[in-house]
Amino acid sequence: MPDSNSAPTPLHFNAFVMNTNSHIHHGQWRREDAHQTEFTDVDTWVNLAKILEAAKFDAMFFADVSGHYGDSDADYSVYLNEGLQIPSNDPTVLLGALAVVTENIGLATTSNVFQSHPFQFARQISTLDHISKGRIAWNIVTGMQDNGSRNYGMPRLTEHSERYRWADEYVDVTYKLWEGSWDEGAVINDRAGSRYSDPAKVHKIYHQGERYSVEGPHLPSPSPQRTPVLFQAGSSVSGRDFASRNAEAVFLGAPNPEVAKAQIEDTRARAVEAGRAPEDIKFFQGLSFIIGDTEEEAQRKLKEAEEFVSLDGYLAHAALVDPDGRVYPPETPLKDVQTNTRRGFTEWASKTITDREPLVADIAWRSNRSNRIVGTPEQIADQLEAWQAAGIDGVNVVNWVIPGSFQEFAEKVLPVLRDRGLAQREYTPGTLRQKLFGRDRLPATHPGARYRGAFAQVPATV
Ligand SMILES: Cc1cc2nc3c(=O)[nH]c(=O)nc-3n(C[C@H](O)[C@H](O)[C@H](O)COP(=O)(O)O)c2cc1C
Repeated sequence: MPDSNSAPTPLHFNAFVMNTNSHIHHGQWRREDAHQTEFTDVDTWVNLAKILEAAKFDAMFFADVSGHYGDSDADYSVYLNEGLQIPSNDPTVLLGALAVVTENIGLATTSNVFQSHPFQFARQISTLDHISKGRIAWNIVTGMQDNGSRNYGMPRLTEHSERYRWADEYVDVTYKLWEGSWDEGAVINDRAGSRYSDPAKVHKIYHQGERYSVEGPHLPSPSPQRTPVLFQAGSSVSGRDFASRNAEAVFLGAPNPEVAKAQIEDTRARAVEAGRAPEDIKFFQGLSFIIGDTEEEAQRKLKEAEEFVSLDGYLAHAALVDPDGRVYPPETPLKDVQTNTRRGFTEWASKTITDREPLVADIAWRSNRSNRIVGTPEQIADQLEAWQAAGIDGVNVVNWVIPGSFQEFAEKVLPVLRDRGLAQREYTPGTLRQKLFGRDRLPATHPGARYRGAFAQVPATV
């Protein structure tokens, strides 16, 4: 949190991506310079990782889903036509490849608490943290789609507060495995003494909870960070409460700096109540950029990008589809739409559009325009200063095309930000947590830290 008398604090920058064709800005994949169409080719990601690392981005942040959007029983062809998050490949697997072609950039994956057993997930993350030498982050999500839940044997998406209770137990199991199962110095690698690990320092965790029973010990030895850097993106009261206790970084999709400020202040106040320090959580706002050397050029590029907008894509992503799963025609009056997601849209439209009937198309354009900054690098830097003044610590840069959106941001905006002291010039050596917080491990005030030494009374010889 900068104060007016001190030198500016550099913002952090993550590249927000997904291992799919159409992630956020739907329709742009049809542009000639769009290489997200080649997302199944690992070279697309290797090439992007190298561009981002050369530009000193803090992390590559992969979103993910567990199923398709919309009603599970309805037609889902719109998602296939749009390439909208289906087909999509597993980001966690991809991080293994990216870890070996990079040295500094953080690698964040999204994993839903119902998509894998916490014992297996904790092992995968520890393995990746070893491979990457401590650069892994986990975006903890609880699921958004009925179809995703059905893919894992449930009839529908679990009820909201129950999803967060589930997440509470899930992270608890992983903290026990990452933080408590292996003491420091447990690996001795003593060739002469013929002892690889010290049995007195490796413990079973005997977790018994509502959903999981995990004996342990954790199979991997401690990785450089032990627990990966923890991201979370919920904005509801339960979401903020979960974040205030567990997250080290929160991903915001706030519509403007004022809303971001309120959300940041609320989450930080909750964190303090939970015994943590306000600066233990960093806030990243999602923003996309249209950059021109002049305002005219920026406006021209905006027009070009808008020509490729798929209204169907934005509407399908927002679940503005009829009961059969078909996207409403854009000129449909919003009042004629029947969907359980309509209420929020109607409220927004009645406040924003007062001179005519709000249409379904207005919602698609709202999604396209929200969190979008159009201008010269200097104008963009001015706006980022305003976001920083609202309390954000970093930006998740949302792309239009891969790798062009990131390349342009690196070439045009980052130099201006560096001149203003608002972007880092070099990486801090070490793990991702070291780079972001100046420490390799969770701080003592984090709930995961309470498991350090907690199982010491459980030696291997039981
Ligand atoms: C900016 C942003 C990015 C998100 N990315 C993902 C994602 O990649 N995968 C996912 O399953 N959920 C994602 N979510 C959904 C959240 O994890 C959460 O389920 C959703 O915001 C509803 O939670 P809430 O009711 O606490 O606000 C994202 C949410 C936001 C705001």
